Amino acid sequence: PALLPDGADRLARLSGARLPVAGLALTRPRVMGVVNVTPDSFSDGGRHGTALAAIGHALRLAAEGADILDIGGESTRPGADPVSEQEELDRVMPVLEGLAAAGCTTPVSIDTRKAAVARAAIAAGAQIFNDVSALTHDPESLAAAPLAPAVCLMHAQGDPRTMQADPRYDDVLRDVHDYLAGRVRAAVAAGVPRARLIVDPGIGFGKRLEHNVALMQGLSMLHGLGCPLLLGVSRKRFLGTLSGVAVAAERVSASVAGALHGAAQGAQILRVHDVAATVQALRVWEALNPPVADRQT
Ligand SMILES: Nc1nc2ncc(COP(=O)(O)OP(=O)(O)O)nc2c(=O)[nH]1
Repeated sequence: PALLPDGADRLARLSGARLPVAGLALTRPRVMGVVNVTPDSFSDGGRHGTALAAIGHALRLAAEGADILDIGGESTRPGADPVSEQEELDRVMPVLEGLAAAGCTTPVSIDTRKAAVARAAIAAGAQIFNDVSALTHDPESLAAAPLAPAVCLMHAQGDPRTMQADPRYDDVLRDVHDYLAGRVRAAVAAGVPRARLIVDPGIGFGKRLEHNVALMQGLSMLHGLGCPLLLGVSRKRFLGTLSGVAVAAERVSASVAGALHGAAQGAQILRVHDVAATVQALRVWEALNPPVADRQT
């Protein structure tokens, strides 16, 4: 794949690229807080299963410094069973409406594979259509995508129910890059301005340990796609394997380590469960790694 000159991530940051999401400048890593309104999410399923609990959790994450709140009503963990459209709407819409009623101004992302859920969420103010299937799961998603201020296209190999059975790649970094390049083309052809697109390697979505490690090590290559990069490693299984921490919710330090690695590779958005810990770590990281334009020469 055509790579930008070395230091592409710095160019991305130098450009002062902005998300159309409330004009969030991308000269520093932005934190996307995870709000799962599900009974079965892999690390916090049921913790915030009711609208009231999820709204409270979202407000807490915003207070801890989340730049974006990612609201999800369907677990996409390996082996997860699909959720009906109505059930997903019943889970997420009260949370979106409750946040608006609470006067929450933190931009909201809707984590869904369904066009109808995305449309309803966007109508209720969601600013990112975060689709782990990169607009492939629902035939209506390409038509809905132009309605979103921003769209995140994530790579996954297979469906959540079966994706971990036997993931295979010729060259995982190149394969993911080329897949995302194709999905960017498809989204642009469907009428989504390229400036509204975000890309994501989909850590843990149809990947073995070695695939996740290779993607993390080569992450900055994905800047060659010319879109902001979103990275979601928080609490995931590969971090548990590398750190030896079996319980997902206890992988906070491992998740922060993964987030800082992502920041060092120029990832512009970090999707995390543990916002306070990540924000604290990023404050130090940013102080030690000011954007190139600010560096004293
Ligand atoms: N863009 C993006 N979206 C995502 N949505 C869900 C999960 C899985 O994490 P979580 O939501 O905590 O688990 P579950 O899918 O079980 O709810 N990971 C990503 C990711 O890596 N990138």
